[in-house]
Amino acid sequence: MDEPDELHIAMFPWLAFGHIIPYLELAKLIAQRGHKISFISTPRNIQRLPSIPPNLKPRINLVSLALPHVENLPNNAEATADLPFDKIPYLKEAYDRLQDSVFHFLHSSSPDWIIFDFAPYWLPEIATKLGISRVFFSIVGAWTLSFCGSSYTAILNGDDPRTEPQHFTVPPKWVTFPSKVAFRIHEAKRFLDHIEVNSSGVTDMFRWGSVLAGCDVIAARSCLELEADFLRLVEDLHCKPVIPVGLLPPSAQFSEGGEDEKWVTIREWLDKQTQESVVYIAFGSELTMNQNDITELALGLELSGLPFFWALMNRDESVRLPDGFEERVKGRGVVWTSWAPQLRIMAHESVGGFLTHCGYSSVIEALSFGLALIMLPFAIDQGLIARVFEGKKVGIEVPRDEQDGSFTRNSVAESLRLVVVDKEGSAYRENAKQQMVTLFGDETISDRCMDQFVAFLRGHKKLTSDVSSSY
Ligand SMILES: O=c1ccn([C@@H]2O[C@H](COP(=O)(O)OP(=O)(O)O[C@H]3O[C@H](CO)[C@@H](O)[C@H](O)[C@H]3O)[C@@H](O)[C@H]2O)c(=O)[nH]1
Repeated sequence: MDEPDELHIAMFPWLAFGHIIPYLELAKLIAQRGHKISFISTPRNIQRLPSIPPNLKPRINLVSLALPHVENLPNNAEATADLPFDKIPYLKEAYDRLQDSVFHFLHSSSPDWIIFDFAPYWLPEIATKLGISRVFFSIVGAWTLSFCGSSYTAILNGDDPRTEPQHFTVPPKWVTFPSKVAFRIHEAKRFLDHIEVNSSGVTDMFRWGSVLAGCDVIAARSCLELEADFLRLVEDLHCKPVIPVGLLPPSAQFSEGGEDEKWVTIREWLDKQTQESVVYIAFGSELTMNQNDITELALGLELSGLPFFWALMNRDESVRLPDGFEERVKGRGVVWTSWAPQLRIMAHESVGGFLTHCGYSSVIEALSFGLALIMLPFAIDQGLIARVFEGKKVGIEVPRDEQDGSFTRNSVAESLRLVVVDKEGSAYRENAKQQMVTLFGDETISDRCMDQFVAFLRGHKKLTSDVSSSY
């Protein structure tokens, strides 16, 4: 049967830039292959999107749906970065109220496919009603996916992880699959917040479970070179095709505008530092650290003696840097308290290591520049990501107490020095550069993944019962 050349694909990411940015990268790669995208988000997020290359603009239609008002959600808050962590459930409530607008848009525009995120548990049903084929695009790796759906099933079956958090392994204990990827006890305890019903009325686990069950195909931000075994496992666990679409590193050139004042200030400071000497520290767009963590981290940076650039978007006003810290590190370290141009900083030749919370985007970005990692995971999937990349020997985790997750200034300083300057740590630096070549060295992996994904979308359009294994 002949397929028309051009597909129309709607995309609907969760309202977090850690999601919106990889979704937009995926949109660009699909558009580059001649297909039309309707990229759905809210007005303020659409305004804040990284720029789209002029040749792709005609193929990417930005669909702006006004975010319904929800009590307790601050005005103008349209993304997780606009909110403290504890207010995010209100954003989910508002997002769920987009249901009618999304239905009307899909009904009137009749795309061939809808690509959705973990949050809209109600969307698979709408798409089915409208006869639109469904992709769940996971911005996290397959190791996290193999945990999410199955732990949700376990909870439904009455397995209470609160009593046995050490059983939160990946994959769960009843699946025979050799793996060292597991939550630490303190992480499992923290993860349990996601199985509590929040003010949005459902749990995050329910959201993940619903979209995994309600899609025709799972697209994962991943590639066989990174985790072929976990990709196959997810396919087995969910009994549906799993297609790796590549790692989708954003391009620094298009993501962060021109020579703005902010970047010039940062660049001038970086230009004065020695090659590969600076530690870049950033903890993504959502994390709010407590006083103890900030204190130990700051004093650890001070003790390390290394030059550093710390992007500290700590939105809790009551949390302070230690007395006299900024004075003592003046000249050697910068504390930057607003959104930092992360890609440009990472790309600078004076940066020699990255202290990260292990958000998946940040880790992918760092490896695309060959930066070794000092890993300090806090929540959600971050511990799993740290275990996977420690396994690949591109850096180390800062040691934490297994039960309460605390860490010390000394462990921060020692980890930093080992990964960034010590002779014994040179293998981490070399391995990180090697991973850069393996995963990002040429276009082959990304092109292969995208060609296979787009071929799948073309071949299975409106044939939702006919999907079978992708590899
Ligand atoms: O000052 C900043 C801070 C962040 N970023 C960018 O923001 C993104 C942050 O994404 P990520 O590293 O994934 O962190 P989070 O925002 O914390 O992401 C959430 O989503 C991730 C999936 O991408 C999960 O792995 C994390 O656990 C979850 O917290 C990256 O592209 C960064 O380049 C900046 O450009 N400037």
